Amino acid sequence: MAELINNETLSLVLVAVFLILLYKRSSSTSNSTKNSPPSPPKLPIIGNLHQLGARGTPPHRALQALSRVHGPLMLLHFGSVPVLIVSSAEAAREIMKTHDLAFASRPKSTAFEKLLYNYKVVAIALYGDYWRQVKSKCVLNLLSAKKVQSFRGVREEETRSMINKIKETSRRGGVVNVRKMLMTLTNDVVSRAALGRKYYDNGEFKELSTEFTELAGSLHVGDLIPWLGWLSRLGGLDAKLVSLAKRYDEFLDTVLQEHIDKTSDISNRNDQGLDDQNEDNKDFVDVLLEIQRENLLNFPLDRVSIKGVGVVLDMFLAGTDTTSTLLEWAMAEILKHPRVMSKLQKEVRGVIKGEEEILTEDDLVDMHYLKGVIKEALRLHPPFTLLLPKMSTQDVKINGYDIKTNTQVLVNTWQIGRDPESFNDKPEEFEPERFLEDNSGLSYKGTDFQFIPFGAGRRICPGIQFATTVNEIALANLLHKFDWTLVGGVRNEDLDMTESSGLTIGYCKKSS
Ligand code: HEM
Repeated sequence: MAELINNETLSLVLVAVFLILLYKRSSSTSNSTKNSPPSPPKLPIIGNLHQLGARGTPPHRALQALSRVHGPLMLLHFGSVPVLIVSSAEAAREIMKTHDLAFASRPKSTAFEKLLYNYKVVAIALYGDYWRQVKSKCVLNLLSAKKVQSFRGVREEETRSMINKIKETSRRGGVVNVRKMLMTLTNDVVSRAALGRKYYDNGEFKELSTEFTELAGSLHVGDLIPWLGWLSRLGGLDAKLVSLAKRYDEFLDTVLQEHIDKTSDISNRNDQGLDDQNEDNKDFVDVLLEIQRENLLNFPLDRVSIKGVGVVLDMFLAGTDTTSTLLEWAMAEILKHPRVMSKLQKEVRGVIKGEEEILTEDDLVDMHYLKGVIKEALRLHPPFTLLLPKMSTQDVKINGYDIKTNTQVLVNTWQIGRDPESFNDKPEEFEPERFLEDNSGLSYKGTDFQFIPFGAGRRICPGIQFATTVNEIALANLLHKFDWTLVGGVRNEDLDMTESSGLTIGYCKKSS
């Protein structure tokens, strides 16, 4: 018995000594740079991960609480990875303007590496020649004002189709699930622009996208604590990533092959003088195949890059969830604020249309309140609350603090958009008027650091115009055609606006 106690005691002592040593080691690492930004105390091995959303608090809210204690530039550790948290407009300007080049890269992630063609996708590509060239092609050829304009017919058709489906549900006395309806709209618009036709209704595609979103967001322990990487292999995450990447790639190969066949068919017909493919009918994959044929980059644009840039990126990462999430938030705020609903309806219903007609993009040009509603929704509910993570590629000094190479950076744009210093007229309130009055000069261009829902600097979102056009036409028509109410006896003022709550919103048909 005495021997047993001795052994147990000895084990406990050894574990305690091990933890103390780890703690000392990790504390000393954090102090190894004299002028590091302030840091909350961290735990051995996991660093500050435990402070990132205990009891269901989303990370941007947990980080806001920490920044109130430690300031607008604070250094956390996710496992062993140093992460700089940026929580004010001034600090964001330092990162994305003054030192933009030093922070223009992205951190590596095992899930993205395996699922997104080894960083070939623009949004996660490491800073360098590949990213520079492909992004500039995206900006000039896929998402330019002219190209976005060429998809006007697609936007109007898909909006009409959404409105007709709602009318149909209305006739049957049903309830509309706003989230599903907006997801379908944005998927169909982006799918037609990127791939030339709708794929979302195809069961396989839907299944792949759901699995993709789940796995892309999964935590690969080895990214944060390298010596525990084997846990993801043991838990089967690595195998799931590889299998999904393979199935996804097969699907995209079929899409690509369809385009290659279509192109050779068209060039055969051209040779016979039969027809030509109209510039405006070209989807993203067509344009990328053209760039490949004409060798317009300093390196060969291979099949993998076309699949990555033209398809995966625009479809899932950047274009669909962001746009539908924003529209869903806008609808929720409109429902919560009947004053805003009737003011917006007054504006959009100023344009008289027949029962079967929808508002077109020409009708929206002077709808300033509509634009204010969308900006206000983006201020309070930016779909990427922490932007996309950045990575420093050199040592930098910011506000007297030393930031080391390979530090990740998260910019809390959600918190910055609610700063009373910038939006002193009740920053937590949904007041679209602020964008017509005091804050009327704020644009999406990333030059006003108090309002950066699309990011700023070299990594700014190139899809701003694409997203804005979809947001405007969808919202204008939803409010033009229908009066909306909540189902289940929920009162407007009681609508729960905490993130990640589901929204099933009922409506009643416009009484005209
Ligand atoms: C409301 C809708 C959208 C929002 C709020 C949004 C927001 C953002 C944000 C915050 C970033 C990261 C910026 C940074 O790191 O500083 C980003 C990147 C990006 N977005 Fe968007 N986005 C939207 C829609 C779209 C659409 C429709 C497309 C294309 C069809 C698109 C394409 C991209 C691309 C390619 C990047 C990566 C840029 C890079 O890493 O260089 N986005 N977006």
